[in-house]
Amino acid sequence: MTIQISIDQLSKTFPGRNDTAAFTALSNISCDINSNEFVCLLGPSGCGKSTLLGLIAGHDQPSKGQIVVDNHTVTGPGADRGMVFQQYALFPWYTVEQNVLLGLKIKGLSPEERTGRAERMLRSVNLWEHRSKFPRELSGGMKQRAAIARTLAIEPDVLLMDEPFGALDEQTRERLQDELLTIWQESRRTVVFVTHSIQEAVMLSDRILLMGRQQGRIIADVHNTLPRPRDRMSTDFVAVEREVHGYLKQAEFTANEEAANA
Ligand SMILES: Nc1ncnc2c1ncn2[C@@H]1O[C@H](COP(=O)(O)OP(=O)(O)OP(=O)(O)O)[C@@H](O)[C@H]1O
Repeated sequence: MTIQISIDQLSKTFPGRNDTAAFTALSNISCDINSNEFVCLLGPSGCGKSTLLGLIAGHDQPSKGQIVVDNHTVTGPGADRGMVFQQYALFPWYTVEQNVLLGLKIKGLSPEERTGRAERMLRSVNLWEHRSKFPRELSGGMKQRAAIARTLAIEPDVLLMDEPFGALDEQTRERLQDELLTIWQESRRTVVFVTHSIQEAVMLSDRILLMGRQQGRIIADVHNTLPRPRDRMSTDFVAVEREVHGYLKQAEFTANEEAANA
């Protein structure tokens, strides 16, 4: 197994404004993520998941420590890391196909390579027949599939996903989870996926990094060895959900105790 992302004693403190104190969103986090691993960052709102993902993406700089991707310290965004956000981030004045082609143009591919790759990606997310539509003509799920196709088309080594299915209804969400798993199994790239949902994390991940509300720490590193394809209703699946739920409850209890004793 090759280490693809190495997070080393990482802290992030946001400076206070006016009369508010500085806020530590991440505190001394260290962990390694292997090549081809599907890792979910799971935890309650405000625990620092998006902050950590943004630092891996290079959208912001750590206050302490460093992140190394493929032996290079992250100092800013790069084509080796592709990001998919909760809000679809498509250009509204371009069609679905043009949105996908745009990223490829920036990558410097020939026109034939671009159209061929865009078609492959749009077919893989079942949007080929909708390629001439504009984002306003798409449902939420279709927009997110288009955003995923656009990011995957540039073939990043690492796919970073910040609650990409958070705004979708449950059925669409489950369908897109299944589609994402199919794409991941075909292309086998490293995925770091932020979610609030225990079920989503158990469905998708090889590994769940659980984050606690207190001081942005990783409170548990759960290796999810459920065989694939997974059945959300199976006894084994529910048992892993329960285990993860237990860790989160325990962390909340400890945080409350610490707050009461402070
Ligand atoms: N630019 C910023 N300036 C100040 N504080 C920030 C900034 N970005 C994030 N924070 C704070 O850092 C903490 C972690 O935020 P973050 O968005 O990483 O949490 P999260 O776990 O992704 O939450 P959610 O699940 O609600 O999206 C929050 O308390 C937030 O207010």
